[in-house]
Amino acid sequence: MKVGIVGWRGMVGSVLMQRMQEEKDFSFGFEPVFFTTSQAGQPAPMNAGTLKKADDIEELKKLDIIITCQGGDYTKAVHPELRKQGWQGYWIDAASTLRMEDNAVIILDPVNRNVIDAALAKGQKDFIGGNCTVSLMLMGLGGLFRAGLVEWLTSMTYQAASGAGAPNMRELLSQMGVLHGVVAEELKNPASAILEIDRKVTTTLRDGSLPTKEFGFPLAGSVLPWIDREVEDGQSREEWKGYAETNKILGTSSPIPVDGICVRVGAMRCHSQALTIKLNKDIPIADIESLIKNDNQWVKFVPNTKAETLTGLTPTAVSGSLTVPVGRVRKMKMGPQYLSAFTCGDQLLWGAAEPLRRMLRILLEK
Ligand SMILES: NC(=O)C1=CN([C@@H]2O[C@H](COP(=O)(O)OP(=O)(O)OC[C@H]3O[C@@H](n4cnc5c(N)ncnc54)[C@H](OP(=O)(O)O)[C@@H]3O)[C@@H](O)[C@H]2O)C=CC1
Ligand SMILES: N[C@@H](CC(=O)OP(=O)(O)O)C(=O)O
Repeated sequence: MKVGIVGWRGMVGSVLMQRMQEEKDFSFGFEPVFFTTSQAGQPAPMNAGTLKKADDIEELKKLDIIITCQGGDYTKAVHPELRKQGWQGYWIDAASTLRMEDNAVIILDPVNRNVIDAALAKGQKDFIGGNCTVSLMLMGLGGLFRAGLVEWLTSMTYQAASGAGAPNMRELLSQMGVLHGVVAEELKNPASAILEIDRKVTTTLRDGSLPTKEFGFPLAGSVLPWIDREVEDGQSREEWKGYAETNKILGTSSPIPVDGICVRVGAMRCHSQALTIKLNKDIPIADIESLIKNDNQWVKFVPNTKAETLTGLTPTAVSGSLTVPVGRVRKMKMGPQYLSAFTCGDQLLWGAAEPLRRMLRILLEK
């Protein structure tokens, strides 16, 4: 079995490589072949010879499986050409390009292994990682969906800089640095006037002195309530994915309404979401808790206390781990069928790399 790995040195690709090494995926009896768009001929990782050109269709055609984190432009350029030339291998991809194609499956196996297995049995070959916000929401709340209890759901997100890419993470930190710099002297003096500090910070946020090449606007000291491009009905594309991808992942025959507002905040690599869920019946909170906590081995139920919430249900607590905590679970004042919840997850792990490496394992174990 030959497996081509494309995009392995990018941010998502590096997390994928790290996870594959941790889980000893490379000892699974396949030959890895590494590709690049810019460094062909240089040594490949894992002592796997040299890097091959990522647009070399003849080389790609020799592979049984291609796993790519190279991005949507690469997918658009290479995938149709490979298929046109009759390539029958499996394509595993982090980019959104193919997600909604009829013959593509959105992969999140702890939630939709049944959908994946049915697709494999039908001979489908394109397996695409889901949007990070959607995947993280379903890893946390999958138990309620699978029990058929969700009538509708709204999600208000707090999305990390990493979702926009590595340069954006750097820009966020640079912005923080500039803001600190303009008031560093005042901060040393506990007696300095807070309104003067605030005035200087606000002036700096507005006067164009922050680096904004990546985000276009200040994110440090602010929030950006629009992610990705505009689609129809006043939705952003990130918000559109909530409904489209959730229903495709679950394979619902009657779509569940999912909508909300997606917001970029100054977190590094964890997306958080505040959820309002309309249940289709009134069931006891203890049953709800048990459905959430017993859904998969990564979900962690956080009791609804201030101490446990602030200790365990934050990007600070979750970053770099596969655990998906869910907390703030309670019935809302609107009535017994209205549930609140808050969840948080590492956007580069379950939100990007982990479903891909698990799909590779499913194929290798087949
Ligand atoms: N960022 C995210 O959170 C998510 C991203 N995705 C998808 O994954 C794709 C890749 O995203 P991401 O990993 O953030 O993209 P990156 O920009 O980090 O990496 C993409 C490619 O850029 C090239 N590159 C150029 N300079 C460098 C450098 N200095 N260090 C590392 N790589 C470099 C590499 O290709 P080469 O070796 O060929 O030069 C690399 O594979 C996205 O386009 C998106 O489709 C999906 C879900 C979440
Ligand atoms: N759009 C997401 C990241 C991402 O890459 O999503 P998608 O895989 O759906 O393009 C964010 O900005 O947080």
